[in-house]
Amino acid sequence: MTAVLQARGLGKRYGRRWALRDCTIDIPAGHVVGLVGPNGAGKTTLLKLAGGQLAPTSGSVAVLGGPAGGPAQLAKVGFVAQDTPVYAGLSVADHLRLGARLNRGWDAALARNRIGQLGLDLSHRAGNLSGGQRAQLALTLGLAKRPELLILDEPVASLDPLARREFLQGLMEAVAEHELSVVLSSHLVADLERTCDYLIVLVDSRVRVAGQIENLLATHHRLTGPRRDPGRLPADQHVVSARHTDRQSTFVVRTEAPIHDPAWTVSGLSLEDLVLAYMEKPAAARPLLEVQQ
Ligand SMILES: Nc1ncnc2c1ncn2[C@@H]1O[C@H](COP(=O)(O)OP(=O)(O)OP(=O)(O)O)[C@@H](O)[C@H]1O
Repeated sequence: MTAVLQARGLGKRYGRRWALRDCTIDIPAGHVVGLVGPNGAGKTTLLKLAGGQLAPTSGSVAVLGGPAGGPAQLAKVGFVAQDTPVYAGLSVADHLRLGARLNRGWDAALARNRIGQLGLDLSHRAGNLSGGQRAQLALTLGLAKRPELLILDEPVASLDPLARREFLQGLMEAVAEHELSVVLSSHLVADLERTCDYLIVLVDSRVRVAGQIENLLATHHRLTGPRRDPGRLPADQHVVSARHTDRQSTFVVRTEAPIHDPAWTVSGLSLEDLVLAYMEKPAAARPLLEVQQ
């Protein structure tokens, strides 16, 4: 199956600073991918590289089987930028007309129906809409393009919890209805938990982990027990994070194998635990693991 997003040694540098480096990922079609990481981690940079709005400094990025930013790719990729920008002086109807003019595959019925379901007045100026309504308008424009891949950069960051939920529900309905892959970035793991089935964690401009959430949760465990040096863990237990008190150690490890050591209390992780473990400073005794699935 063609990867919706394939990066090979992808990097982007601004001046001397790398915003993204050594990014190698393969995301199969049909997923809703959550891209998570702290401020400045490189999320927007990765999304803009995928959307063809930035050129790589190193490596390559392909979307839907062709180089990102090529004419065929631009026609098949929808991009909803950070803060879901719309034109404040234009009406909702103007936005739909603009969308129709700019996109060959424009689905006018989808756009009209969605605006109707949202209860938006076509004559309203976008500048007078609430944050949630503006986000919904931007999502409608993205969906009516009928993209194969929809990229959303922190689409719900500025919305209240109800508007956030409605936005993500609308997105999930669209995913269920149309054959659509989605990559969205967010700081809020709870939003990703409800929406995504694939996760990428970016920290300090590097991909720390990427994979299907179900597999990631099945292969990551928290071990708690008497204090132990991480170097004394079996080689197949890759240490993601380690914390110690005088007497006790707590590790988050990734392993495919069962854990039999009776010294450990073994528990599973929530998605938030997993993300936070990868955001901590890497455990010193082992090289950092990058999971690609
Ligand atoms: N046009 C630019 N010129 C110089 N530096 C930039 C530019 N765009 C981004 N950067 C830097 O690159 C790094 C990654 O930025 P990016 O916006 O990709 O991070 P992010 O994870 O999306 O952050 P946030 O969550 O705050 O939106 C940051 O250090 C940022 O300051």
